[in-house]
Amino acid sequence: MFKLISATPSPYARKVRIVLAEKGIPFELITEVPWDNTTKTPQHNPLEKLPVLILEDGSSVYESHYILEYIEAKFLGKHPMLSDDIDERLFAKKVEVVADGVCDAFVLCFFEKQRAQQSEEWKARQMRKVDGGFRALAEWVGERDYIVGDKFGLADVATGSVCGYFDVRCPEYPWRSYYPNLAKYMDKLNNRKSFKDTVPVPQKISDKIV
Ligand SMILES: N[C@@H](CCC(=O)N[C@@H](CS(=O)(=O)O)C(=O)NCC(=O)O)C(=O)O
Repeated sequence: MFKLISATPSPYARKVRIVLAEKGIPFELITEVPWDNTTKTPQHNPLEKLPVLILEDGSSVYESHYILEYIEAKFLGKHPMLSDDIDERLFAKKVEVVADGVCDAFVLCFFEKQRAQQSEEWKARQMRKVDGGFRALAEWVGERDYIVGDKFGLADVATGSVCGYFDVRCPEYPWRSYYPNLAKYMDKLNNRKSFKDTVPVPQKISDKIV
């Protein structure tokens, strides 16, 4: 059986958890705090990051967008997350780039706020990326139920993960009031079992990180 190293707040790991659930692929969830020295990620990923998908032979797949590409390739036909149309497939991956990028920018800003001497310029730069990313996602969602091909897929997994992440990790960021269409879209996604079963939860980091 696959094992997935995950963390309770991780929007990247949540994408993988959602897709494995949607495809009905069983796996053992290993929940960690990747920032603490207790983490097992270095044993499976030279970049020491989660999510990590550990295969039955003990080898590992890491970087969430690559894990999803791996799963899609190996479990072809099992509730595909990508369209048969090449342009729709490529667009879905572009949406994932922006959704992941919003998370990346937020994480950089989050740790900057842990520093004694914080750079206002650096924080402003990262929040511009968050603002721009949410704007793009809201435009792509429009008034649709699903972003690509009117069918639940990768773009919805990625967009839903970043929106759910901000709901929990940055509830003060007003994306829902900025983009009521995105809020409506997210409320519908939240009714899916794969979303209900993977709602992010904050974690306590024990080690000194910055
Ligand atoms: N681009 C990576 C990002 C993964 C990532 O940053 N994971 C964090 C945890 S979380 O932000 O997803 O909760 C991590 O392992 N950080 C530890 C480290 O960077 O040393 C992906 O998509 O998988």
